[in-house]
Amino acid sequence: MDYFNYRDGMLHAEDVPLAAIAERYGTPCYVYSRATIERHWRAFDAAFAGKPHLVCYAVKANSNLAVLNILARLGSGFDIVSVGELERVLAAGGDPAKIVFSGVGKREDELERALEVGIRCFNVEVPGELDRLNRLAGALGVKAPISLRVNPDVDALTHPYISTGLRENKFGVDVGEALIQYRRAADMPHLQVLGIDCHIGSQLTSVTPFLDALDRILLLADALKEHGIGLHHIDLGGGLGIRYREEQPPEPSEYASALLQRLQQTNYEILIEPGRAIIGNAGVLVTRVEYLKSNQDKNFAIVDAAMNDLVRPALYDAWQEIVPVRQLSGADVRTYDIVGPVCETGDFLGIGRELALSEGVLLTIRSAGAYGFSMSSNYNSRPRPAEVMVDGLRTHLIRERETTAMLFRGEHVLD
Ligand SMILES: Cc1ncc(COP(=O)(O)O)c(C=O)c1O
Ligand SMILES: N[C@@H](CCCC[NH3+])C(=O)O
Repeated sequence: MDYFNYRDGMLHAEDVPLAAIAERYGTPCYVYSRATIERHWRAFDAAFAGKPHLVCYAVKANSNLAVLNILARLGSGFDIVSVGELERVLAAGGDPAKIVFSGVGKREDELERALEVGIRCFNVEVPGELDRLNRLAGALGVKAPISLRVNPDVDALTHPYISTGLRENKFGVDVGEALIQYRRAADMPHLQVLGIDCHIGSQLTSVTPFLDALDRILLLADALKEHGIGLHHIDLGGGLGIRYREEQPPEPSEYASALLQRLQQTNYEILIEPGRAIIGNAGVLVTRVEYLKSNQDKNFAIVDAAMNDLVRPALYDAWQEIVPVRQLSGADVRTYDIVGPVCETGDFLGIGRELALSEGVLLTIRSAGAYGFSMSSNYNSRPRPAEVMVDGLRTHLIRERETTAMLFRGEHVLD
């Protein structure tokens, strides 16, 4: 459930009409709802109540400081994948002791910084990362807390580009090799084995793959126990999907109760790393129709947002709902391709949408809070859009629209 609804024919974010936001901040523009973010985070937190747990928001989904700060104030943990995300979480007031660090290729400087600030756990994905961490922790005179991210070889039944838990994927340590690596880790003087981790993919719409992965992990945890390696936590990663169109993903409560049933006889603390399920439907992208044009086969609506602002349709052929900011009754409905100004045929936001449009009207692309701004780029030297947070009746500019001058900051021509 989100807080983007029509009132008197006008789409609102909480209590603010999107047309007013477009007027004030220009388009394209990302708009988020604080109440929706809080509601979604709390749904996960409540779903695991009764068991020690930590909801570690996956920062890659949306790393705006205001978003991170809202979550930090709720007591959230964070799943990061780079030193850039680490610095963002710290700048937003996140607690380093609630940060887990995933990622398949962590550099030395990234590991060092995370050791320096004292994060909760490194989710180690490569055997060589154990040796690197042990050496760096020894040099700093600390112990590095670790989990191994295990690749359980489970099919997440999602888009192949965002499926991560199959043997053929680059992520994690093969489940068959994990025991050997855990024994190596347990023998290293500057590592502390804390837990086990897995993340099998994103936009999962069924609990079955999560349960299959958990079963494999629990078997491994038992085998580790037999070898004298006790674990404190199990990190089940993120990946719970959202409704973009007709998907019917489980609610956090259903997802949690299915997992908790399997965990009844255990005392592990449970960590989860949801990204999309918290922020995906808490954000929209508002764009304006610049031109309409038609030929014998097609009607095009050329809007001021493009694939550089929201790449998911181009990259995954993802479908996101596109609706008018002002509902018009009795207008001329046609089938449009909603396209951006970028010089790529793949620069579309929606294909074959039934809409009543005229030049200058505002459209909203829904479910754009996750992997929207965070995957945006300056392709075609386009300044990235503003981001706005709505909180009840108030709006806050949480990131300014880039200016063209910002586009070449830091560049130098030859003498
Ligand atoms: C390690 C890790 N954790 C968590 C997530 C968050 O995934 P989602 O946004 O699907 O919840 C991802 C991305 O899929 C990830 O790679
Ligand atoms: N960027 C992807 C999800 C990738 C998840 C990151 N591990 C999307 O928009 O659906």
